[in-house]
Amino acid sequence: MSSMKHIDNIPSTPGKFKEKSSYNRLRLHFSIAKLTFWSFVFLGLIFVCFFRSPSSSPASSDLSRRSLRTSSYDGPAWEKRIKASAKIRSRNGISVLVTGAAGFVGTHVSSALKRRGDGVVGLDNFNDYYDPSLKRARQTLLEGAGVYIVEGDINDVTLLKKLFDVVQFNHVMHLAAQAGVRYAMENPSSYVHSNIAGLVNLLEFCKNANPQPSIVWASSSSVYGLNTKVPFFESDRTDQPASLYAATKKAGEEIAHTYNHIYGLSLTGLRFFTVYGPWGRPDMAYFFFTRDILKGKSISIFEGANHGTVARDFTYIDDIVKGCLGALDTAEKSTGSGGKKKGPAQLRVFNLGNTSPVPVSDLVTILERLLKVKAKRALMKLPRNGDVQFTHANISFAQRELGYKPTTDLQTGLKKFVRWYLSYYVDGKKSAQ
Ligand SMILES: O=C(O)[C@H]1O[C@H](OP(=O)(O)OP(=O)(O)OC[C@H]2O[C@@H](n3ccc(=O)[nH]c3=O)[C@H](O)[C@@H]2O)[C@H](O)[C@@H](O)[C@H]1O
Repeated sequence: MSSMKHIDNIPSTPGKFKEKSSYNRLRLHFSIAKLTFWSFVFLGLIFVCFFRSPSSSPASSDLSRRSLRTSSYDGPAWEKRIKASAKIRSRNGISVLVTGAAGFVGTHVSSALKRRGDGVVGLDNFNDYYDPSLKRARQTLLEGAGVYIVEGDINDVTLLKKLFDVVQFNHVMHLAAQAGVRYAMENPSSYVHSNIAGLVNLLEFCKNANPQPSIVWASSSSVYGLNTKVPFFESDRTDQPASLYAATKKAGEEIAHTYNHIYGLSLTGLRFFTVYGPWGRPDMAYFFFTRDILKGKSISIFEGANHGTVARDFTYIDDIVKGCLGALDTAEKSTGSGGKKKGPAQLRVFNLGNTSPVPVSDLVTILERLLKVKAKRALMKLPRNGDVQFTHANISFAQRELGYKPTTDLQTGLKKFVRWYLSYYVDGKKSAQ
């Protein structure tokens, strides 16, 4: 009650202070002193938040937790490792910067490029969206193959500059992204940070490079969103995304158009369809179904309205890798330099799917057979958090232009995945989180 009175006594406009008594003047001085004090406190807080630790706002504190913001660049030893990793060993080899190299697709693409004699340098921020120890294990695998992964973020322009100062990459395979359709509701800013800001930062850097590299990057089947007409053709509408993840990938395609149009960057987007396989992502259904079936935990299998089938055009990692390499090999040079366009440049987008959708319940049946364990199935209505009911790629364009021809069916691919899973987690005694 008394504090209410106090609030009521404060004049509503500053002008009214002038007509008040000396007591009020004293109060005014006191208020100004207080105001000055709190302003300093406030400014101090702003300084701490924005200048010393840019990630301490609630939205981005999660980002800083999830990514290692210290870059590993430093000195001649660092440069030597990069140069060794970037060394081209075949006659027509290319030099490629692979972003997201410690990720699932990034690891496989990097090792395939290295195997055929290309120069490869990886870049990854090793965030903890999923178990970072799996990313470290992939890093060890790549190190054994002669691929060095620089630890840093695609938003770090100083790091990009240092990398391009050491190696004149003629290609960038941009796979660093915030993946996962359902997680987008939990941590939307991470999608903006990686898939929008990160992409723009990378393209800004590439457009200014001299020579500009050609860029191949990961889009997603999710851009087809709520489309019901199947199979999906590249020319189908992509303006009804069902998740923020899909929306950021769709935005990426539009951003790619802009950088191609204004700066002459050669850009190829690849719409991956639910990629699976050894060294895969633990946040994906086939992966955590395997873990939970082995643990005897029940798994939720989504179904559409009226018990409608939910299906995916699951695509095996080796097929995806061939598509990625085909895209790099057919990528034309960018036409600009130093931020100036000199002529039209290549702009492409391809579906990389398997052309053979499989119901999620069939995926579980295959896993049961391979694991020799019966799953505890719980049927659940498809949640409204980004999942779409059906995906199915038409791949004739990729077939014609990239020579892309998937050869692994789900049964064969899952067999390879399960063999890897058992050796990594069970024989290797790693804990599956
Ligand atoms: O193609 C893509 O561009 C995307 O592929 C992947 O997304 P999705 O196709 O949704 O894969 P994933 O989550 O493994 O669910 C597989 C199926 O299991 C169903 N599903 C899922 C979870 C569950 O508990 N139960 C279930 O039935 C679910 O409804 C779905 O039908 C990548 O994660 C994404 O990053 C992006 O790359």
